[in-house]
Amino acid sequence: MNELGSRGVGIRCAGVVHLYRTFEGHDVVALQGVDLEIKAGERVAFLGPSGSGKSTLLTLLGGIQRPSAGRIFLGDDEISRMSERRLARLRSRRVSTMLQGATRNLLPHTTARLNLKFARLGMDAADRDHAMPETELLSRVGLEGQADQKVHTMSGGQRQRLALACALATSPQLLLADEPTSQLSHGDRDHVVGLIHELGEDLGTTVVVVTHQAEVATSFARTVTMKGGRVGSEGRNGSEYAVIGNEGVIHLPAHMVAEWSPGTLVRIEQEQRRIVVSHPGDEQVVAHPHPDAT
Ligand SMILES: Nc1ncnc2c1ncn2[C@@H]1O[C@H](COP(=O)(O)OP(=O)(O)OP(=O)(O)O)[C@@H](O)[C@H]1O
Repeated sequence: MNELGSRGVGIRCAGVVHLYRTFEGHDVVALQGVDLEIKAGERVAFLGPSGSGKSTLLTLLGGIQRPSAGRIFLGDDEISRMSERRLARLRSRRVSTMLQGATRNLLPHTTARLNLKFARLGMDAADRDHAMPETELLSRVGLEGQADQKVHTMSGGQRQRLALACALATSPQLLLADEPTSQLSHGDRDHVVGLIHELGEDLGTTVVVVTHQAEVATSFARTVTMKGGRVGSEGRNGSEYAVIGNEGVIHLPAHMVAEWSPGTLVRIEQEQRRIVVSHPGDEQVVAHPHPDAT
């Protein structure tokens, strides 16, 4: 636990599947077997093309929806099997989700300070006493002068910084943010991303951010790229790695898929701590060192 009394929580997804039933009665498969582990206190960016399942996975981690199949654990608690009552407690105390668009997370016709008070309504009095004071929280996000300003009169960057303060007001174990910088200027984007890292580090919170922006993704030491409802690849400190899934399936990186059409024969060999994928036709050899290899 860190000095402010908060502690991140580890996440484990095993075979997570999610279907949506459309009005016409068809099933849309949004997630088709997500296996993923995130360590307590880790900060991760989810990337991937539109429709690959990023937002769906975020809502499942936040206990907003329950998966159709598979298991999701936050620490030792299996949230995929929690009662609605326990999920509601989880959402008001342990996990904060910033939905896409700052105003969806705020009460626009009230002040910044009242928004913070509202965010803390679900907390026990004892927890509230231990949480960061409102004035300090506002100052940490650069809004010390806006405490009594109404949200609808604030700029986009100010609103998003307030939304972040509200999300962290409960000292959550897990912060989930869907495209938190998508409608901001470059300056505001960098400010918000910097605050997510700084406050996440100070509070010890586990952080998952969905983003389409390369500038945001590169600020995260770990990226998870979704592809067709699964984890397609992972990035560690700027290097991209394929992920071996259940039953040994490997999704090849996009640039190789583009070069090698379906049906191409490849040879896969293990060479010390490297997996070598070679194409016998043109002697092309691509090697991926194991992320943990020194
Ligand atoms: N409420 C819904 N009803 C039906 N289908 C849905 C619903 N929400 C999402 N989907 C479908 O589920 C799939 C995954 O959607 P999701 O929004 O999770 O992807 P995403 O990677 O976050 O996309 P984007 O980057 O565009 O936000 C898509 O095919 C989408 O059309």
